Amino acid sequence: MEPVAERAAVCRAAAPVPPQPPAPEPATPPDATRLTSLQLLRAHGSGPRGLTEDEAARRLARHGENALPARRRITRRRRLLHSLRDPFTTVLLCLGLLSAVVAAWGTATVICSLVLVSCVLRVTGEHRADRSVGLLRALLPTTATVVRRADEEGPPQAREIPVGEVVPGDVVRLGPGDLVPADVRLLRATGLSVHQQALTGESAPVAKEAVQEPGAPPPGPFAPPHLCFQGSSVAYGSATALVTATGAATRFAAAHRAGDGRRFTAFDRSVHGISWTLIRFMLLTPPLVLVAGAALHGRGLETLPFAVAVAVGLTPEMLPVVVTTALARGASRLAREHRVIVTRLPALHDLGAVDVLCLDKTGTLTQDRPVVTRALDAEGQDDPEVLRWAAANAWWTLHLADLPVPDALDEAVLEAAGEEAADGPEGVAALPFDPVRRLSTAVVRTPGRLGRHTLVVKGAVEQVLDRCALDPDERERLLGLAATEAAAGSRLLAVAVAERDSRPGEWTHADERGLTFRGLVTFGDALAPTAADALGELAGRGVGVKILTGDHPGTAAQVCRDLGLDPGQVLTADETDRLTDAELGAVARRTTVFARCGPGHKARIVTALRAGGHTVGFLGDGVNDLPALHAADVGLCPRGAVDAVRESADVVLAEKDLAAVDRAITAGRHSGGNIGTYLRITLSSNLGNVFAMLATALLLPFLPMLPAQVLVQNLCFDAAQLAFAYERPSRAVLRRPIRLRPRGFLRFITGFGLINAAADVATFGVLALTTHGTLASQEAFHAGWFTENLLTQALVMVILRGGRHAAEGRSTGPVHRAALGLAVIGVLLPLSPLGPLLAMGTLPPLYYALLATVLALYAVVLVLARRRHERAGGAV
Ligand SMILES: Nc1ncnc2c1ncn2[C@@H]1O[C@H](COP(=O)(O)OP(=O)(O)OP(=O)(O)O)[C@@H](O)[C@H]1O
Repeated sequence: MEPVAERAAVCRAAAPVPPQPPAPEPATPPDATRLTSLQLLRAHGSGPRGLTEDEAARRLARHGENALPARRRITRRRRLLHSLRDPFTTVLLCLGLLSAVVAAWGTATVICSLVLVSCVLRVTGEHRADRSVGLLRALLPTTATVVRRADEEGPPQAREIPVGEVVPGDVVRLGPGDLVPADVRLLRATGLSVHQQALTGESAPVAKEAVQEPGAPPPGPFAPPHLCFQGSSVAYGSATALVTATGAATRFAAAHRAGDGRRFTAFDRSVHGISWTLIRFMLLTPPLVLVAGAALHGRGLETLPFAVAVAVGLTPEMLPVVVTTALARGASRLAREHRVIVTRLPALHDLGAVDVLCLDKTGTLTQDRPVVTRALDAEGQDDPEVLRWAAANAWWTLHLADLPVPDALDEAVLEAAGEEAADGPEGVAALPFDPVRRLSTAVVRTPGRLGRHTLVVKGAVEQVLDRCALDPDERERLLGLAATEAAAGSRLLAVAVAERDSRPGEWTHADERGLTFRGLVTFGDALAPTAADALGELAGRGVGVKILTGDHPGTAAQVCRDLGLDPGQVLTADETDRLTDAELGAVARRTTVFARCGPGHKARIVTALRAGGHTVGFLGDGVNDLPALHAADVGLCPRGAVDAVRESADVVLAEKDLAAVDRAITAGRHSGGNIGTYLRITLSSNLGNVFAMLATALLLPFLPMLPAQVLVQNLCFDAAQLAFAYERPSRAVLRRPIRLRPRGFLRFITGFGLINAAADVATFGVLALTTHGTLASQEAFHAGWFTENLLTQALVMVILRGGRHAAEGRSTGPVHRAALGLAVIGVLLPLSPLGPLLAMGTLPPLYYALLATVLALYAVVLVLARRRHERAGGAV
């Protein structure tokens, strides 16, 4: 790759451009939409030869760093405001306010403290997690190619610099897959299309062109065809452009604030579903308690603090903290142990939920080091001339279209052609490779024929044949020849030529017709060494793999067979085009290989799979993978992917290695499993307590627990639950995708909540037996119930932690230790000096003996219910 890339750089740097004296920078930004290119260059104190390094340094000091949208930091204040907008926090604050209105100052203070502690823990946790994601992202520097000069007299040199150092007035070069580093005005462009999805929501690439003297701009801030904006990326083509605005001055920064563009992920979907059901419960609880208290015991508003405390008892206040901690720990372990970088924390949870993984073929299943194996003519006979035409196309599309580096197939062609590539006919125009058209075209001077030009077209067989003058039988024969070569697993390029009169105007796609088919170049690409094992591992973990490739169906199917993956019936993109979205969803579910996919097809297939209820991961590295990467629940790419892909990916792997994907999925299940277990255990015991408190509030002539006691108990629960963020889940959890399905989840918490409530009610019986209805006995009752609540909670944590397979893991983990702590507090707090302060009395020894029996029974029922739940296929 090196020599060709270098030659290309030299070729660009040596382009003769008249010197331009720099003008001072303007005080107000010049109008990039209306000024002519020359006026705009002058207004920015720049020229086509770019800025000098000194001037660029001065401008950097003046304008500051050019931070990319995804890398802009969220301030602590913003984060705090965001955490206050969390639905649980809002409900808690409302309950606190309600308590303050009825002058229940104790309850109000405890609620506010709870909110404060959870917000502070959350903000600190998120800030720390974000900082470490930021540090990890810094390992993935994004660069831009700028044209600068060492001094006024020096020649312009194209060089890569970190995107953050780009300044207004810089001249930048753009190629496929590049991020548009700032807001720019195009000075020159060849076949340029950009993805503007982050700016406009439009998923199809938008064509852009250089306009020297623009007229009235079309409506919409991102519509002018001669302007490109930070936040977009190059889909195809190339350009040279002038930077008009950087950092906070870009249109994207003006239109969006950092963090606003977050996707609604699988994780958000499940947590939102559960949260809103709980919130409904919480809002229902206080009026229920009040009405029941009034109807049965003639109580008035004095019951309100208790009612509020019961509602608070339902809240998983530590949810955001447990989520952030579990995810941050998982992400840092992945980075440390496997050099996998998670750039958006919730993506780790989504990774654990992935049940379909879509992959491209090249570089994932194969090594992406294609080597030319043959060049054959239309009869299937070896013909070196075909390779020479392919090399002329590769050489001139690379040089005339300002492409920074050749793609792997072009590189292999140039490698095989050797010196002949540079010594071939002189090029006059080029239309670079476009993954949608799957073609590239170069126009060269016809050797030995003055005034004649030859169009050299190479690309996918079907696309090239469509542009050849052929009768249908001959076309079928040639397709058959290509299919035979592809069936051996070879990648293919078809080559066709046409001679035309030379002419001054531009060459366009419309010229690619009436061609003469010259032959095929075939390539071998060795299988990736870890792919076969990793495919087996993924299948064993319940992840269905789908191959979405732009390649020939025969090539893709053979590669799958070589790796032991049954390709089944291969579906081509043309066939998917004839299906409705619903039909595609059904077909996609049972199809393994999709061939001849363009960027839009890949995205459509991913979307159809998601609409069918799957959580979809997509692994890709090319600019043609970008729309699919956006469409997936989790986008993965290797570190060597083009900048635009790397900037959008949620997970960046050290290598494009399926084994690394498998490890990342395991880490996702680890974190997701802990979050799920936390939610199931916390909510089932909280719900159980609420059921029991409601029932006893109706039965007893006094409150079963005082508000302060409920809140202290809640605090103890919350502290113990933090252990789930640090737990190592059982191996069973890692064997299948982790998904919190709201319906199954609610069934779990209601079922286990009722068992918990039954244990509570049994304890009331014990308490009624051992205490005798006096005020002292009320205090004993409170103490007894407090002890029982904490002990049942500890039991639930241990028994439901990892289900039947927990025994495979360690017997004493953080959850066991936290449960032990909870049990000790449950027994000792009422007996300590804090007991009387919280209005808890002493209990007779008989109570403890009977409580032990209730707890033993509770444990047996829990184990039986857990087994039943597991047999029914539920997660624990
Ligand atoms: N530089 C090129 N010039 C002309 N045609 C090309 C070039 N590169 C690829 N093609 C053609 O386009 C087809 C699709 O290639 P492309 O690289 O877009 O596939 P892809 O989706 O990236 O493949 P994969 O999924 O295997 O990574 C190839 O089969 C080939 O025929």
